[in-house]
Amino acid sequence: MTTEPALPDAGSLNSPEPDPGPGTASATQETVETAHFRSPVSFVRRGSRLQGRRQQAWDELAERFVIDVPRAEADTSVDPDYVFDAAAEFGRTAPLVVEIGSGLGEAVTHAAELNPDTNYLAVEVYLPGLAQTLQRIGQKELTNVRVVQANAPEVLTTMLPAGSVDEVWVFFPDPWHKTRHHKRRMVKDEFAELVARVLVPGGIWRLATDWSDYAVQMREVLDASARFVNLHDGERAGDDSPLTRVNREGLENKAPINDVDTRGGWAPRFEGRTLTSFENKAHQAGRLIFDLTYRKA
Ligand SMILES: C[S@@+](CC[C@H](N)C(=O)[O-])C[C@H]1O[C@@H](n2cnc3c(N)ncnc32)[C@H](O)[C@@H]1O
Repeated sequence: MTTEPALPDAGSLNSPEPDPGPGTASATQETVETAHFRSPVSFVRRGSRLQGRRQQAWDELAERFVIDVPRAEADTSVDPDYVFDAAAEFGRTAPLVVEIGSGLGEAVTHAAELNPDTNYLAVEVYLPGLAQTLQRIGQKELTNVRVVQANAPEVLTTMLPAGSVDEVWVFFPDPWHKTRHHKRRMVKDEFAELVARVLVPGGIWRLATDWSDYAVQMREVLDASARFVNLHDGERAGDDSPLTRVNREGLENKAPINDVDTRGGWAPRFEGRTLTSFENKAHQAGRLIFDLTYRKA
């Protein structure tokens, strides 16, 4: 694609599913694993050049809204000595919501507009997504959003002070479908520890995915963690479970099986999340959305 889309969509994130199925091009993909957080997470090195309105938004708004972090070894890494000072960056003290993998900034800017008394930090490695977020910040004339181009685990390990975040959001993280790539998924035991580190006592972690096996992985990781309590434990089980529906109806290109999800634990759709491009794309493909909401114990 040589021109910028008039309206952002999931496709403009270049590669919404980093490990495409057989027969699709993957030669240009390069995963990045930082020494700082080598095993738990890697991400696809997506395009980083800006054009047109995104470049313009960057030029006009980056100085005010982009957190200029000192780097360690890569351009998405964070110097471990750097600590984010929310009060100084926002010029006020307010509840802080951190969205990890904010993509085009749809969810974070929508929420920021509706909740001017809350501070929002968007964490994303994909530069054009951050530029698009800046565009939205400018269009909506928001003052309560900051963005940072950084590898999320590093942000959670050292950049954010412990106990400083009221909510963490992880919406539609890269699914890494292939079994041998599951280790690259963001939501896993080590990552849960990092989220617990930054949350205030009683802080909330909201997650959503449109892939049932990743949803099950999220539920397993968080239910097994002593740091989190499922706010919807046992809810939406059996016939009411989206997992039961995926199994029975053979969604996600699976063969139908009569496997009932007796455990449940799925949250209602988070009302504070606007319909993002990724969620919309999932609907169009006939996939179901799994929401999970946990409180730090
Ligand atoms: C599938 S997209 C979803 C975007 C957005 N949450 C939404 O719902 O539209 C996943 C996003 O996570 C970002 N991401 C992946 N790994 C990351 C990491 N280690 N640190 C920060 N962002 C990451 C990707 O660049 C991508 O924009």
